[in-house]
Amino acid sequence: MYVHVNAAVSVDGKLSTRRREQVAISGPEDFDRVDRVRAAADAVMVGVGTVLADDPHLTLDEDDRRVQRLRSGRDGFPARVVADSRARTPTDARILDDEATTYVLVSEDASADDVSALRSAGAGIVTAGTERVDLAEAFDELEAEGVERLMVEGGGELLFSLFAADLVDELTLYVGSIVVGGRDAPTLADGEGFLDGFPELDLVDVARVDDGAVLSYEV
Ligand SMILES: NC(=O)c1ccc[n+]([C@@H]2O[C@H](COP(=O)([O-])OP(=O)(O)OC[C@H]3O[C@@H](n4cnc5c(N)ncnc54)[C@H](O)[C@@H]3O)[C@@H](O)[C@H]2O)c1
Ligand SMILES: Nc1nc(=O)c(N)c(NC[C@H](O)[C@H](O)[C@H](O)COP(=O)(O)O)[nH]1
Repeated sequence: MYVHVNAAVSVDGKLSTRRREQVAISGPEDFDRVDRVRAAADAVMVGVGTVLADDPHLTLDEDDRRVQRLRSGRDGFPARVVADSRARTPTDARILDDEATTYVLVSEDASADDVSALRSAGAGIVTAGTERVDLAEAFDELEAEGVERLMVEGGGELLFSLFAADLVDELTLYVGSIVVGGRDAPTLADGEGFLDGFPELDLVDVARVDDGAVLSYEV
């Protein structure tokens, strides 16, 4: 499976504020670029922290892109994926509406009642890992469901785990020209952090977009 991470950070590397409330770091041109990246993917993924903070929909804004996908024999919208070790996704979350297929990745520690509520709300459940989702194992299952190209939007806990497990192939990072600050504000890669063996990326492109820059990396 090919994994493309896309995120937007402030100049100081923050994904949002210390209250973990969504901040529009991207401008209109960058959000349109994000819509294009979504349209090229078989599925779009976030961590449950992002579901709880932002209640994202993860569909496509531009109808032409949906129509184009349908014309080429694909679903109109990419599938949606949530990494959710303990099945905390609210059953009324927007990602569980019936506009696209949704997979919730849970661990064996998730309560059977919560998992069954998610299943009743229409989610496809993938169980992988004991205490937290084993991402490599879960991705193999998604691949078996036809997800060959996965876009991941964040947040910082999930992205750190993906880098730590060496599962990222490409990163596009919009750096917006604002300072958010805050030692507790989420950054691109949170989790435990690396002490050595830092992932090294190849910078392949830099482009000025809105009031910021898009940095494109191969990993
Ligand atoms: N600016 C952006 O591009 C952008 C993108 C996405 C999210 N955000 C922001 O990020 C914040 C949320 O990020 P976050 O870091 O709190 O949460 P997150 O979205 O990274 O979700 C973390 C959760 O994912 C689950 N998970 C399952 N398996 C995991 C694994 N193997 N490793 C790590 N987590 C795993 C866990 O339950 C964990 O609590 C919000 O404030 C949101 O607005 C910003
Ligand atoms: N590219 C990008 N720029 C930003 O400035 C920002 N705040 C996000 N945040 C990503 C996060 O996952 C959001 O929740 C979804 O981008 C919302 O997606 P919807 O419009 O609901 O489909 N992403």
